[in-house]
Amino acid sequence: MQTELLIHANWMLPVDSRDSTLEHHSIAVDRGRIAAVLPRAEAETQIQAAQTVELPGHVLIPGLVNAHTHSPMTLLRGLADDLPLMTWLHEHIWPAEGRWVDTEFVADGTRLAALEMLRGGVTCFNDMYFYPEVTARVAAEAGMRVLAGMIVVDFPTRYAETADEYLHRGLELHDQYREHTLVRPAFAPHSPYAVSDAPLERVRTLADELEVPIHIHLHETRDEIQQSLRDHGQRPLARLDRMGMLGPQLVAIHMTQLEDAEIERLASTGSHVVHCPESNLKLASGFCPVARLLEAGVNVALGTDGAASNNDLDLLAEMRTAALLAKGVAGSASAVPATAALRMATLNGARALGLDDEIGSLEQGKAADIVALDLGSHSHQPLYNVCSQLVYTAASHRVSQVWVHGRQVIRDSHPLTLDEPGVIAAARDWQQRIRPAGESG
Ligand SMILES: CSC[C@H]1O[C@@H](n2cnc3c(O)ncnc32)[C@H](O)[C@@H]1O
Ligand SMILES: [Zn+2]
Repeated sequence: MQTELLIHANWMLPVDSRDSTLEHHSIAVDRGRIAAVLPRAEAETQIQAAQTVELPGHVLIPGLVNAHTHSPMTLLRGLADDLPLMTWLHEHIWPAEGRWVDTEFVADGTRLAALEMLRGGVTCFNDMYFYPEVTARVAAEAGMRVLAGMIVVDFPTRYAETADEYLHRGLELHDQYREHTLVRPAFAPHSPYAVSDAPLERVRTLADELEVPIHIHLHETRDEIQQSLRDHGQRPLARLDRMGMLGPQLVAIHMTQLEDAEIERLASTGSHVVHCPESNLKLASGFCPVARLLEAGVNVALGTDGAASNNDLDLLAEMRTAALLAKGVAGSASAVPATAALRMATLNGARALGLDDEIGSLEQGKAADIVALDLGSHSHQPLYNVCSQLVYTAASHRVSQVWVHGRQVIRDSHPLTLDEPGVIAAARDWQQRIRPAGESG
């Protein structure tokens, strides 16, 4: 077989049905797709490749899927820390966004986010922010896969005035990207507390028609539940259920407040949950009952949330936090083992975003979104269990090579599609504008 690329590595975690760890295997890549996964000895006799990459001491994993973020918010990283959600949003973040967010902010912030995510092995992200057409363009230029959120909120911003205008702009984005390899549109109404019934119902109808996911913050805090009971006489999930929004298209972000019947309802409708443990911890929002959700059969993916509440976009670190936190929350050391955490950060993310036929595992026919991490250093010795090393020990600076749809975007830990010094300079420039040096927070 002739292929464009052949990658040899010591280990591979393909995220298959058996949670296998493959030793001395190779991946053949052709026209953006995985042409074969096979033992190295067979690859050497069967594959003629235009390019061969040798990765001794490395593990290959599927590209990580950040299933919830606000990529341009990298430019607000550290602007307001150690606050609860509503104080953080109302007194700091929304005023800053009102003043600074424009197309240039979104372009520079998305570039900074793409750099951080690619360097950390994230190849696909699900985004919710103003000017999603800019995020889509910049992500595609960086060679990243993105679900660009067609956002809706009740309040006017520079981006759009009314719910109709938000939807109109979103639908233009949908038309622009309907055939793109790397960009997919998704609806992204902010939350049940920031979007009223009529636009939510419109989103539900359009999402059915266009067959795209609905990505929404949901049950993030106890206050959100109390406010919904006061304003609507229902918990937010029940309100969405009344509007027919539960189902395989629903991607519910956070879900820290859940009753048993709600877990059952999420499972029976095939709704997805995205767990953002570090953001939930930092804002003291609550604990998502991940082990109970998984046990009930709910698909649970992982997200970082934005860099203003996390304060990074490091999905490897998020995997570790998710695995550790789940044990504390469930009171069981066997809750969310390393294999489950890796699955949440890859295949479960792909499934939540409707991309599991395309990405999320290293299998023949899927897109070649592949990440290599170097496990040769002192901190990875001795190496009894590769998945354990990846989840409990590895840090993002161990990511050495990244391919997205067969295109190499990180080589020997250096970005190939982004001008790193330029991206950093732009971020420093924004800092000077937003809070000049010498001014305190
Ligand atoms: C409509 S664009 C997205 C909007 O969401 C805000 N945001 C960022 N993180 C969170 C969070 O954890 N909960 C609720 N809202 C969040 C962001 O600042 C944008 O305004
Ligand atoms: Zn969020």
